[in-house]
Amino acid sequence: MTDTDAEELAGRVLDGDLRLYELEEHADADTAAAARRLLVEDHSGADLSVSGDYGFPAEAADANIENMLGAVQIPLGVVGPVAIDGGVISGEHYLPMATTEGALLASVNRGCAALNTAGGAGARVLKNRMTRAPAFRVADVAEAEALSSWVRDNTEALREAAESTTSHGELKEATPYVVGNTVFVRFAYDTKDAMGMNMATIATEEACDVIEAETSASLVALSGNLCTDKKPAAINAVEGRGRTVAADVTIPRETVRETLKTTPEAVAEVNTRKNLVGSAKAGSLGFNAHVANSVAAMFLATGQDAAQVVEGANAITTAEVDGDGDLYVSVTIASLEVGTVGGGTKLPTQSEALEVLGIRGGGNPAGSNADALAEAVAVAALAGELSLLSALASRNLSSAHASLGR
Ligand SMILES: CC(C)(COP(=O)([O-])OP(=O)([O-])OC[C@H]1O[C@@H](n2cnc3c(N)ncnc32)[C@H](O)[C@@H]1OP(=O)([O-])[O-])[C@@H](O)C(=O)NCCC(=O)NCCSC(=O)C[C@@](C)(O)CC(=O)[O-]
Ligand SMILES: NC(=O)C1=CN([C@@H]2O[C@H](COP(=O)(O)OP(=O)(O)OC[C@H]3O[C@@H](n4cnc5c(N)ncnc54)[C@H](OP(=O)(O)O)[C@@H]3O)[C@@H](O)[C@H]2O)C=CC1
Repeated sequence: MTDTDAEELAGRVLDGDLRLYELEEHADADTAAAARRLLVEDHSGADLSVSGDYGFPAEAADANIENMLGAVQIPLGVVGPVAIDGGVISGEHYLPMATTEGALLASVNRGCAALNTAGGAGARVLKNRMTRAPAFRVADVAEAEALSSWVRDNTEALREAAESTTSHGELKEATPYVVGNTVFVRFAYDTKDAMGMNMATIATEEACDVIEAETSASLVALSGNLCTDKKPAAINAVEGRGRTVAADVTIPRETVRETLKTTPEAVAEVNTRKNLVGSAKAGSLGFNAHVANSVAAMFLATGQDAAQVVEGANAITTAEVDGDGDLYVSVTIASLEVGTVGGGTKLPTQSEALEVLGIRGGGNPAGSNADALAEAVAVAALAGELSLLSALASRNLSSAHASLGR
């Protein structure tokens, strides 16, 4: 790349000869990004030199962004190593997390220290279903009922059509929902190691063609919002979406006192009054303290779709004092949408973070790497819940953030 090339490209955009998004057709991806920086710097007066100082070939992000001009760099750290006894992932692992929130990694790291003194955290994936729910128009409720029956009776034909588009995806269910003269069909797939939104969308379109050919229904929208992607929704909290995953631990009373500076009783009370009663009063879907923090930090580190942190916050934290006076804590995330192939996972820094967990790319068997990632995220969330609930119980949330976060 030379500056002249970038300047020449920028000039052609200013002359109206090229559109901003056409530059890669006339130069390599790094030169195109440099030209955009020149244009935006010239237009805004901003200095984009740091945004332009990125450490991977722009071409590597070709499938991830349009109009690229550089890269945002988010600090990346690790917590742990933490011992995990998962259905898929086991042993001691560093957990990569990217964030700008000071005190977050300190908190999750403290939680990991507590988990380790208890022998580690248990974790299991309970369900695996990525969904896409198109909306169909029918004449009236009689036709709506007929379409619902047709879908139930012809799941095999829908499966055949959907699975013709993918060598990995498997259609598991197609569930009709009726609202007047609109019928939604919620298609649910096992997408193996892919988060699966592209895969499920492409497969569902093929199945929709069969429905339109065989019934009187008309497709109105391939996504009818009953999926539900990237919006808070009770259906995800109840039925799950992506991976439904849980992690738990029993922390010895002594560890609660020494590492978490509180008591099992105080943590259990904070959890009940804050995470359960407070969330109920607020009408929240998230009955937890800050599961979204661990989900977001691990999503950014490992190349997940950041908008799906919305669904990752659908979590319930429980805490109780057991018969020995020790503290049992669990976190169940209903709809954690994760993958180790596709999307942002193949970007260079993100795939390095997956490598830290030993789960870069497709697993053997297919789906096992995404399951392992889900379990690792659930353990990070459990550690974060333990530490924050303890900080609230011992009244040092604001002092921690005053010393570490500003
Ligand atoms: C900050 C601590 C951990 C101090 O806690 P502490 O107990 O005073 O720390 P300590 O110095 O005694 O160390 C205990 C352990 O914590 C870890 N640790 C300790 N310091 C560090 C550090 N600098 N970097 C990495 N790890 C650290 C480390 O594991 C250490 O063990 P060691 O290795 O020394 O044997 C604690 O006060 C804490 O966790 N506070 C809670 C902070 C928190 O959870 N913030 C999350 C964000 S809050 C938010 O975004 C959401 C919110 C709050 O609005 C949601 C809601 O409504 O609830
Ligand atoms: N289209 C949409 O509506 C939406 C798209 N997105 C975006 O979709 C992307 C994620 O979609 P996703 O489908 O996960 O990824 P990709 O579109 O990148 O597709 C992943 C593909 O990888 C192949 N593959 C190879 N090995 C495996 C394996 N072990 N397990 C599973 N698949 C494997 C599959 O091919 P094959 O199918 O041929 O077997 C699969 O379709 C993200 O970029 C996200 O931002 C997000 C929300 C909505």
